[in-house]
Amino acid sequence: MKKNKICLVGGGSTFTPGIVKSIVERSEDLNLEEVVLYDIDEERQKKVSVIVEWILRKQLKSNVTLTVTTDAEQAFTGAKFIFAQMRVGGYKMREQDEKIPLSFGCVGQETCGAGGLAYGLRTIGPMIELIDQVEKYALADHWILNYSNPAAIVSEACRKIRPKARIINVCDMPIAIIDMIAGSLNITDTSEIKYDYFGLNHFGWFTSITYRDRDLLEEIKNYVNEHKILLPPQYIERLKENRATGDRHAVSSWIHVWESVYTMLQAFPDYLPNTYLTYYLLQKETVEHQNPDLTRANEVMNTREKALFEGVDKYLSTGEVDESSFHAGSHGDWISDLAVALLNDTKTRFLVITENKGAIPNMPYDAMVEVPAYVGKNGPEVIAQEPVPLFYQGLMMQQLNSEKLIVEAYIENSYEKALQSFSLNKTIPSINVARLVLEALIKENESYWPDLN
Ligand SMILES: NC(=O)c1ccc[n+]([C@@H]2O[C@H](COP(=O)([O-])OP(=O)(O)OC[C@H]3O[C@@H](n4cnc5c(N)ncnc54)[C@H](O)[C@@H]3O)[C@@H](O)[C@H]2O)c1
Ligand SMILES: O=P(O)(O)OC[C@H]1O[C@H](O[C@H]2[C@H](O)[C@@H](O)[C@@H](O)O[C@@H]2CO)[C@H](O)[C@@H](O)[C@@H]1O
Ligand SMILES: [Mn+2]
Repeated sequence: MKKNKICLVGGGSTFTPGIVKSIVERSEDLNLEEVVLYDIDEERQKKVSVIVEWILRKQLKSNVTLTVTTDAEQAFTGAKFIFAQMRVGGYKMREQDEKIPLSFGCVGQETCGAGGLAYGLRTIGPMIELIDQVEKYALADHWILNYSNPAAIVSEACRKIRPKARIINVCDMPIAIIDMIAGSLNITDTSEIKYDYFGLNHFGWFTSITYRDRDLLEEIKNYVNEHKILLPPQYIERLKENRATGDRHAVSSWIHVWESVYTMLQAFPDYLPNTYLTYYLLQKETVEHQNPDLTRANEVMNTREKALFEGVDKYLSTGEVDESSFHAGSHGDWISDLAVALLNDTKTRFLVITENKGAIPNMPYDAMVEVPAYVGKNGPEVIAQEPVPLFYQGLMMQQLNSEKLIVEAYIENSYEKALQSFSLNKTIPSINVARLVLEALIKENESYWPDLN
């Protein structure tokens, strides 16, 4: 059987070492021959590849070929899987996505609210270009597995502009939440945790969570009620002592969302909300909590990005690698397991972002929803759901239409649709504020956005 080539787009990403590790650990199941790193930033990718090379040769003792390139034809020719994780505009533009809305009193976030809409307008073009290049060079039965954010807007744009693209959009937040639940309830074997979920990307709810015969949804609600936060006990202890937790999720911006789960559950205890709902249901409190001079982009640059590049420098000067300098774990495992399921037709259950097609009966047929599906060689087969209660459906419709309008604004070069998208977004309090934020973002995104007339 012909062996497979897997290409990572955004090879210079801070997540590349962790994802490559997960891929190579599954070499046999993936029948793997070659890993390719592809990026538009040659220098950044070259540095990251130093750690990747170490993972392959020294850590995993693998002889899988590693190719590092900025040439699309070389990257995609003959590829079976393309894992996409591009950040269009880099952390520099993420910082603007967060700080500009915040300067007008609105939530400043990478994928939610005005910042997410701005990031969406930057990312649609490069993602469509990627699909076209992959179709030209990769195997006919390739799959693009996309992590690139904002996944909700990216997936809607791909559905509308390239409906036949062989792309599956995914998000690791639900499994990150499951990891936190497992840590809180002392469960080590997360593979036996089963869950149901409905929503849009970064906008959904767990409706059941079980482990063998245990009802984890009830257990975690009780735990959150008691501790007023959804974080494992050892993190809580360290936070009380004002010590670093050792986890990248337990810094200021993320602690706020783990605490917000308590407030959201107090109000609406039926389902466990995705942490990202904080930005829509506790928008005022989020703005009050956010530091306009130090947003998440700054935290990431000062921690994850800095640690990775310092790790590279240290390795080059001493030959030693500190594994904590790069992020590995569920993030890479999740997307690699998805590739295994597609290749081996396992029909394993995953949460995916996919066209609704009636799966949630009271959401539009063409909504891109995040729901469980069985994944085999033909892609996801979505599992039908019960109708969503009115409160949740109302929230989802508002968010969905805001996201659909920004995609239409991109396609039609429409200022009015962009303004409608911003005005409809739950994080923006009035059409006047929407206009001010939009104007400021247009200025900052001049070299990335289409002209809006
Ligand atoms: N869906 C999810 O749940 C999930 C989880 C984690 C990260 N992400 C996303 O993954 C991406 C990477 O995150 P990061 O923090 O590692 O960012 P990063 O800035 O470290 O890496 C992104 C890389 O993409 C490259 N890039 C930008 N435009 C490109 C293009 N057109 N073609 C090829 N490469 C391009 C950059 O040069 C950079 O090396 C982001 O979009 C982030 O939002 C998504
Ligand atoms: O602020 P960041 O860049 O650290 O994280 C933003 C991303 O957060 C989610 O993904 C996390 C995930 O929850 C965690 O367990 C780990 O795997 O890292 C991921 C990346 O930070 C979210 O799902 C992504 O869409 C965000 O980009
Ligand atoms: Mn996500």
